[in-house]
Amino acid sequence: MKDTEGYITPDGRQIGGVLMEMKNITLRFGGVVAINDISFDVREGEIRAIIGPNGAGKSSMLNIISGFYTPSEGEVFYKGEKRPPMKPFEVARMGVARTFQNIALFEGMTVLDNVMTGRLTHMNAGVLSQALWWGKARDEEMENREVVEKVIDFLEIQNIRKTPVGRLPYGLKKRVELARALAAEPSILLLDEPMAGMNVEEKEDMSRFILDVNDEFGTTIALIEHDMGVVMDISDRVVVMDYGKKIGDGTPDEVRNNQDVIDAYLGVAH
Ligand SMILES: Nc1ncnc2c1ncn2[C@@H]1O[C@H](COP(=O)(O)OP(=O)(O)OP(=O)(O)O)[C@@H](O)[C@H]1O
Repeated sequence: MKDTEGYITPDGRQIGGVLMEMKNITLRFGGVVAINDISFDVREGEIRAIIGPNGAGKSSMLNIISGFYTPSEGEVFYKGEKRPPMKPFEVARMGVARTFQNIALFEGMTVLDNVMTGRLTHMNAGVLSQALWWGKARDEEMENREVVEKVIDFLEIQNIRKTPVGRLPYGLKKRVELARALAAEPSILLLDEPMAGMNVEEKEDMSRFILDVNDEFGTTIALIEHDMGVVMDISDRVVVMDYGKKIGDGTPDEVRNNQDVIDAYLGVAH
């Protein structure tokens, strides 16, 4: 498949060309090789999962995509251009939003205010322009509110919009975090173990929301997940990592039948 070509998923969705490409990525922490020469791409409109057992290097990979780590070797291409080393907020401004495994919300603030913080990367009117040019700041505020309200409706959290996040159960906090990331209107949404710590019902809800977000907004989604089962149903293509190496890459069916992947999950000795 060429970079500019897409494909049609079994459920009939059109996937586009390459949006993000990781090329020969290696990441070392002193003597530890967390990621060892891994390449893969994420295509426009795709739900792409990175899975692997504990310590496989998934979080490290997500942190490279989000700009938190700079690879020791290799390159990241985004929208066809090589991305220079950047700070996470610069990467966010380029349209990359993320959620965190250990929910990173402001517990004392309401759901609405938390979701509003997702708009920060879109706020351009500084204090001076707010003082001198009312119109621009006001238009911006209106637009931000509009996006936020749409996301809140979409994720069905209207009834808790004034509730402080600290009072919510775990599954709902995760949904608020998803709402905040979505409020940034990202080109690519990174989800860090979105189902971790959830019960079966919460996992089903989260799966449905991930699918709906992709379907409704056409958002490209890359997620990492420890548990192989939960992502297989919702992902278009899956990268499998083990001990820092890529051991599989393909559709859920291809990956499920890959002997190296089966061995890694069963803990066969290396
Ligand atoms: N900041 C760090 N300093 C040193 N070693 C690290 C650091 N972060 C990760 N590692 C090591 O790199 C390897 C990959 O870790 P990483 O957290 O990326 O794996 P993971 O697949 O996300 O694991 P988990 O499912 O347990 O979260 C591990 O051996 C880990 O100990």
